[in-house]
Amino acid sequence: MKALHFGAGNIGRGFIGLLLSRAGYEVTFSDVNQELVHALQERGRYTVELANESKDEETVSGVTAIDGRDLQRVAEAVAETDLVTTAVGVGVLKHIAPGIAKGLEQRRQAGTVHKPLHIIACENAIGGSTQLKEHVYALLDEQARAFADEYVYFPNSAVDRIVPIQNHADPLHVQVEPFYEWVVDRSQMAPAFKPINGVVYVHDLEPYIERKLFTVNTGHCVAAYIGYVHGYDTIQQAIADEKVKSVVYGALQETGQVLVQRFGFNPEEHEQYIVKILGRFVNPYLTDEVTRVGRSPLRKLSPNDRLVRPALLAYAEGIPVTHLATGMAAACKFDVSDDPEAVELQSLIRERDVAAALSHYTGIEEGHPVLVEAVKQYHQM
Ligand SMILES: NC(=O)c1ccc[n+]([C@@H]2O[C@H](COP(=O)([O-])OP(=O)(O)OC[C@H]3O[C@@H](n4cnc5c(N)ncnc54)[C@H](O)[C@@H]3O)[C@@H](O)[C@H]2O)c1
Ligand SMILES: O=P(O)(O)OC[C@@H](O)[C@@H](O)[C@H](O)[C@H](O)CO
Repeated sequence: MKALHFGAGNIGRGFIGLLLSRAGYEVTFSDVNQELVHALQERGRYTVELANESKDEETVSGVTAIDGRDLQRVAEAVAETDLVTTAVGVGVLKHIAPGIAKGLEQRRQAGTVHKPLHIIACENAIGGSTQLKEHVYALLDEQARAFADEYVYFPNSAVDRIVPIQNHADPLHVQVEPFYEWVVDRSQMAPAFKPINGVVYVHDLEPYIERKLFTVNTGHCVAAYIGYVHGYDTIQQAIADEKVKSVVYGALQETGQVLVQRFGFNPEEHEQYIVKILGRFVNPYLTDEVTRVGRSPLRKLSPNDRLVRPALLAYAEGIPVTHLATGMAAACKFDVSDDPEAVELQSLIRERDVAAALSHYTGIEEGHPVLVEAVKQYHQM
């Protein structure tokens, strides 16, 4: 069985590639980073280290890579594979769609007995695979769409493993936290699909993706933005400060009430889930920079993402949202010059003002109480 994975970055090598390889797939990475591509081609293996006391290490072998800029080569790989996965960033999905679309056309034209193909986006987003499907379908003609309707599946998924920016002499070596969870929507897959070891299959992904995004990622980004405001470099340093931790915990109480109401989670079990997540953030064997965790603030402030969606859901239910609003305010202080989205946000705040900028990116009207609260918090920071 062959798997083509887009994105040989941190989660690609440290999680998806590792699990697929363990499950017996021959993994080919597609990436635009030539250093990674050449190293994978030359060595065909890399090491994954767990962030624990014994620094347990596992070698992933039998892997290779292709140049993601080579459209023809990418299309060939899509045509030949049994499974496609991605971990490129949700904003990059549109850039990998042309190679996938061309590869699906090649599969159709091959005319032999067609095998189902599953394409799973492993990104931090609601409906990541559905978003990728839309980008791909926009590039297909009617015949190719009919083919894809019959033979190509885009199940949504939720992935959870903290993998920080890597700083090793070996560009392929990757350090990861021990915990992982990969949940895939079984109802969007071919009935005969052979399960991948280590993946959890569910028939309704919504509670899983929302619980993950609105707990792990909401807590993480609040820690990053408030931590940044307090001058900390890493999540570990930020959470060690009780002032930061209490805002993070408060935000998770707000999203927690939303999640418990929406999905009927047991409140005590959800509280345990929150405590476990906070424990993962302070793993002493990891160094996770606030600039990584807060990266792409416009994506994180977008209407369907980890701050705005739970805040509006909470507000609609009469749940207080002070801490989530504080997170949004702190996102507006995230002034990181090598993050293009932070630069854009800061420039709109300067050009107009924070209320106008927040309203523009969150989609929340300026007079809305959630936005008013965020702006008030911003001015108090
Ligand atoms: N790192 C984590 O802790 C973590 C955990 C869960 C989910 N995620 C999600 O996984 C995705 C990737 O995150 P990451 O931390 O691994 O980022 P990363 O930057 O380490 O990896 C992304 C990789 O995609 C590659 N890429 C960019 N454009 C490409 C293209 N057109 N074709 C092929 N490859 C391309 C980049 O060169 C890079 O190697 C994001 O959506 C992120 O939200 C990350
Ligand atoms: O990858 P992002 O930018 O969506 O979010 C940053 C981190 O919160 C994220 O990468 C987490 O480490 C990860 O989602 C844990 O599963």
